[in-house]
Amino acid sequence: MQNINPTHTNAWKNLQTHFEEIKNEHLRKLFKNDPERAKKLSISWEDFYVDFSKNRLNDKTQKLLIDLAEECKLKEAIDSYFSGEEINQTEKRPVLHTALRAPVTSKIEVDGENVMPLVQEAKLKIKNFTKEIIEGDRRGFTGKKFTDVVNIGIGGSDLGPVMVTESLKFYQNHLKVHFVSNVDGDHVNDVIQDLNPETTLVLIVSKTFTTMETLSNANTVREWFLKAAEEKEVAKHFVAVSTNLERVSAFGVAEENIFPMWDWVGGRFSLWSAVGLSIALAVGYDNFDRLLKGAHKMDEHFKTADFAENIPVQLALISIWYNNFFGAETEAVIPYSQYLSLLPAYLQQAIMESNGKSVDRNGNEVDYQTGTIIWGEPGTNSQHAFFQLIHQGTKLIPADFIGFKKSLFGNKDHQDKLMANFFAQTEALMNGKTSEEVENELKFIGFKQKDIDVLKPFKVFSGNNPTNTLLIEQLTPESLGKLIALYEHKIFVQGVIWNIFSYDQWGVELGKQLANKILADFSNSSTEDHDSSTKKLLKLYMA
Ligand SMILES: O=P(O)(O)OC[C@H]1O[C@H](O)[C@H](O)[C@@H](O)[C@@H]1O
Repeated sequence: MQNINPTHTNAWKNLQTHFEEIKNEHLRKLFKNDPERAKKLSISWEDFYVDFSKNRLNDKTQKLLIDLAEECKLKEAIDSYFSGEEINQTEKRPVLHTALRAPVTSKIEVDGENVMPLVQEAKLKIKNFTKEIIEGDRRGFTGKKFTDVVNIGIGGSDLGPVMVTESLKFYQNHLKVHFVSNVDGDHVNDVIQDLNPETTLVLIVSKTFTTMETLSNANTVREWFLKAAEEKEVAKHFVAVSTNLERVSAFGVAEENIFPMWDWVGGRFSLWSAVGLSIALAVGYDNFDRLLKGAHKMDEHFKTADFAENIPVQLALISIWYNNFFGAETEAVIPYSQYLSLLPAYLQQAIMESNGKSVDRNGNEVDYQTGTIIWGEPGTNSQHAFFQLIHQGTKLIPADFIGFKKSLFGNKDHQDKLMANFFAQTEALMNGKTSEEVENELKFIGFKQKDIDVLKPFKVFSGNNPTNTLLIEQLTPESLGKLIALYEHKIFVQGVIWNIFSYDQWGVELGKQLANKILADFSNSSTEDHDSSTKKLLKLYMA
């Protein structure tokens, strides 16, 4: 893997100079000066139309950003990523979630062994298992068909599955799928209170099978189950997805109920593996497979398209442009689909856990910005919540708008209203409203000049707020697969350019260690070895 400080490249220096030329340019002017702009700065690919023309950049910016990618050896890095090189160097692992959606005939090697037969075997197991559960051939301990599935997992073992299950709710069968993640006992109890152990299937999903939250929740659900059933029935109702077979067996999950996971799949990229069992149960294996096929298409696009025509590359570079040159700290993701309401939360882990790093590949502190802060909510709801700040606040917040041409239920009236808002917002964010326009508008509705002068500054919108528009044909398993893979590759590109390791997550450890220490303190009623603030808080809690 490459190890190039991006700020030492010629492209970076050229971008700095160029930034000074363009930073005050208004998007209105950029559009006025170039009638071809939208055509030049957009990509049509399959059922996706990605318009990045409403960004504060021009042809030169685009060229320089591509120079940056080239100087940082992005092409070579993409080859290493897909070929199974050990690019997760701090954990000594390749990063091969793309193998999970590759065609059967592919050959992808880890330590000289082709992993595709393993992937195929796992897929077949998911396929058969989900079919048996959905069709009622495999039943609970009293012979009743399963009606409910509880997925117990956290982080990557929860966010991907819950987001996709919610996103594909339209395609859902009769099984009701629930997700328990938080160690907060109110979460698990809230879920199980309405469930019948006779008809509930429990999936324990944990790559490591050491995660405190997941093990606590799994034990609580097991205890709940054992109030109704004998120990031997656990085998019929509990399945696990993990790399840690010993620990899973010790928990009492029957061997045939263990679904594999591999070290070369990072938790936050694992929904394509058996970690996505809840998805396959909710929407059926065929739809799960369509999701994977969509992601594979995006993989191929990413691998083969020129950088200028490459959606993940372009979105990654534009985000770097704002993050590292304009000093933007956050990015919003606004899906105009209620089904995608969990996409921003999912992307928070995927993006922030991957690129929230401040040490480069040499182990040195970086002196430039890396991972952006991701947030968002679906439109139109978000328009009535935080859009005020995007339109008129003091911060620059680039945003991705994701919308679909066709709704799933086919209600044209609602869809037109939704999409009218979708298009209106990106246009309004870009154009803003000038003082002159405000004045004319107020005059037109009969305001007196005196009142206009007072009100005018508050009604001006400076505009020039950048957005990407992702207009997709319809929300289907394939298009969702493409969309998720797009963001996965955007993460990869940014990690390469920022010269950081995107596939470890050491930063999560410290809090975990301290929580374990404090748990021990609770048992000993001790508050030693803590600062005065924490001491007082612990005392108050224990009192
Ligand atoms: O799947 P598990 O091993 O239970 O891990 C669950 C999660 O826990 C950790 O804290 C990591 O930060 C996440 O990347 C991971 O997805």
